[in-house]
Amino acid sequence: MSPDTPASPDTALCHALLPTAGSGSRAGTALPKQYQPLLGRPLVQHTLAALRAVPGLQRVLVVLAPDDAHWTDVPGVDALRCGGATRAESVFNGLEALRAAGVPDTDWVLVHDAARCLVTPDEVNALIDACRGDAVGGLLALPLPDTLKAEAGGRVQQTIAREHKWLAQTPQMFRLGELHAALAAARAGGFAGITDEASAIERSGRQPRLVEGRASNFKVTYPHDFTLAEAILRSRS
Ligand SMILES: Nc1ccn([C@@H]2O[C@H](COP(=O)(O)OP(=O)(O)OP(=O)(O)O)[C@@H](O)[C@H]2O)c(=O)n1
Ligand SMILES: C[C@](O)(CO)[C@H](O)COP(=O)(O)O
Repeated sequence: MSPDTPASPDTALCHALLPTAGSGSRAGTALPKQYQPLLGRPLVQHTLAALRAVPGLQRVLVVLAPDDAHWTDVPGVDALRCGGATRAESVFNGLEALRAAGVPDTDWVLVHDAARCLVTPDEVNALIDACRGDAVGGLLALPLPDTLKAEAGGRVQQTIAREHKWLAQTPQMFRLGELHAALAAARAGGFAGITDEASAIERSGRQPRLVEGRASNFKVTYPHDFTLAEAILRSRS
């Protein structure tokens, strides 16, 4: 391509995939954590409200556990009961469903965590803007703010330089075909070591782009996270 030739615009569509089949065992709640009420609405409804407010998203697909007894349909959201035993398997099954529905492999998929209910539409837009022109895709992430220790037997083994270390968040945005192929390759090994979409893409030899997000986009994981999440939601409403 000559330097004068304008790059062709990326007209591929963006789809959101929300794996929601986890047990939330670390949350210590009677209900699965994605249904725990925050300001009177199930946690996952806050996540969905943020995703549905992103104009650039063509569709939102939720992947539920096959035996989920708590889900209630949400207008504009497709839900499939194809969740798996791990997050990676739930994502893989969701990607299979998108492909079976005829979504082209060149379209983008933004995979988010149901448990990251504080994501904002502008953070998702920033990811889309940064990744649309990227050959690989990328993820929201946070530069490590604290000193990092490696542990052995409950004691510090060493201090690890925090420069160039980031905490991976979601959404993570990749081409449907490339993410599907990367997860398919990891499937034979039971998705071992695949804790996010980027780790699957990295195994296929590529380097996802890091897009700086905000600390407020944390994953509700432990009991005290609900209090913090509710306080942040209240401060926004
Ligand atoms: N088999 C699984 C496991 C996790 N997830 C989803 O992956 C996201 C991130 O996982 P996390 O919330 O940390 O995992 P959980 O399994 O829900 O929680 P825990 O590890 O505490 O049991 C969540 O939206 C969760 O619903 C999923 O779809 N399928
Ligand atoms: C995808 C993720 O949220 C990125 O930080 C994280 O890896 C999910 O991990 P979990 O083991 O399912 O909590």
